Amino acid sequence: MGKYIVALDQGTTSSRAIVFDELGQIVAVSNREFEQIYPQPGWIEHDPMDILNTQVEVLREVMVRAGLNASNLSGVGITNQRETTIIWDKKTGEPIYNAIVWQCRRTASEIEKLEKDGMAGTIKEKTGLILDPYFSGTKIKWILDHVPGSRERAARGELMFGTVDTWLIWNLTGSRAHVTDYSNASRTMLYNIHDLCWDEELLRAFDIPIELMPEVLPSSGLFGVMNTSILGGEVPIFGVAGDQHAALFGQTCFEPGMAKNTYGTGCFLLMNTGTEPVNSKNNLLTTIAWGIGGQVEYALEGSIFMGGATVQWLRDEMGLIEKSSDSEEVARSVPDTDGVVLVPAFTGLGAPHWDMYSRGIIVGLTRGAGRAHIVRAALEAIAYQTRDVLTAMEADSGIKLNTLRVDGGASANGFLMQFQSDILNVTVERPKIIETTALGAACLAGLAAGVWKDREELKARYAISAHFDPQMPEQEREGKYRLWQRAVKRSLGWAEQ
Ligand SMILES: Nc1ncnc2c1ncn2[C@@H]1O[C@H](COP(=O)(O)OP(=O)(O)O)[C@@H](O)[C@H]1O
Ligand SMILES: O=P(O)(O)OC[C@H](O)CO
Repeated sequence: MGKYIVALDQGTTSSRAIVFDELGQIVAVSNREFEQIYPQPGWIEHDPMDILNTQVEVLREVMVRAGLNASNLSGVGITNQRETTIIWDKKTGEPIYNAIVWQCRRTASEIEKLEKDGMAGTIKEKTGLILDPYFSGTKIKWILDHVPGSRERAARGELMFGTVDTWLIWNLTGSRAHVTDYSNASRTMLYNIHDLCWDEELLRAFDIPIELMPEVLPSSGLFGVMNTSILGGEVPIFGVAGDQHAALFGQTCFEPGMAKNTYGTGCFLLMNTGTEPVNSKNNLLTTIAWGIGGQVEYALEGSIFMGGATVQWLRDEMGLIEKSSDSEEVARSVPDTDGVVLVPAFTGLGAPHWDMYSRGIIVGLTRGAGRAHIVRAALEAIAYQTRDVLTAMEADSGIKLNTLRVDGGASANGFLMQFQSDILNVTVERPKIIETTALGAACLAGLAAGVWKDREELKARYAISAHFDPQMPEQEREGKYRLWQRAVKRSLGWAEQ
């Protein structure tokens, strides 16, 4: 057995594979974007075979780049976009429908029904989640309701449900392991985060046969062995966690009160709350951070649906920039947004608003408003949404953050990070490795494989490479934030008709 760990990071817009050495340093990276399918406004799907194929391609590619083979690896860690729902035939392995992506709003009416049936309290109590189409539960139900015969096939044990981790593991192990980890299970709306089991009452309420559900395992430990067909030799899968949980781990936020914000497709602010779940009074989620060595730890989460994806929208739909990174220079070319505010509620608003019917708006346009103002407003919106969430988190936890650890693709944007620090009045710290999602998965796998001894060893290696300290006068900060809050109000409920 070698000493290298490979992390598979299956994100919303791309599949990535990263090789880490025993010092936790990146040896090689491979990345591939894949198709986003929009069958109707507000609906988002992925082809599960695209997810699988791009992930296997980047895995093979990264091994070549690193000059390694299967025998050099101690193990594989998997981290993934969460909640995205896949159902497939156990015998043939064929998906019975496309993957319904976490951002997809198609189950809004199902959510309304559950609300009318008085399920919100029970769901919050048992799963820590808020009634919203975001989670897997109503997506599974939608597939079973719309693919003829599927509910009966599910009850006969002929079908399997999985979040993306489960789908990948099933395929990578040659159809041997139908498993997930605690963190991914806690995003389905069907898992009881206190009793640590699939909840029968919820499965009944959603009309989902338990036969569909995978076995839930600790996040660090053996999940299965990757087939020789993938890399020419068997490699154990030793770590699995949802991407935001993996990032919290990779940022070594091991103590209660430590928090990170990941700026990927969405933005996800998670705070470790230790072995006790904290019940949010401010519209945040209670979630399982990870389960390790017989112990589950919890986190509070604020989920923002549009983070870096807002920048992608500027690039792909609006054609205002050529590359995501151009947004920095364009934003800096003007001193402010000239009163323009962009609310990127393209798929509704997540925490703390939870309005599945809000939609994107640009307000405050005047004759002088131009491209640079809109680009700048898009970046600023990412920071304002983070403030909405951090305010709720501080109220829930009673902890005032002095520093916020950041990571993810858009955290490379210096303008955004400085504005974030200014608008929060908090120091922002960016670590040396911003691929903390992959690092977290590698750490979970490396602990189980014995490459690393314990969390202390991981903490000792963690290094910050950039600080952003607040510089904006209070009056300016609060004035800008009030404008944002007014704009959010105008975006609410738009698609309700
Ligand atoms: N320099 C940058 N400035 C702003 N946004 C960026 C920058 N670089 C990448 N992004 C955005 O970050 C996102 C990619 O981040 P990543 O962490 O890879 O996301 P995911 O894991 O969700 O696919 C994209 O939405 C992209 O538009
Ligand atoms: O693809 P990402 O990194 O934006 O993460 C997506 C989240 O896991 C969705 O809950």
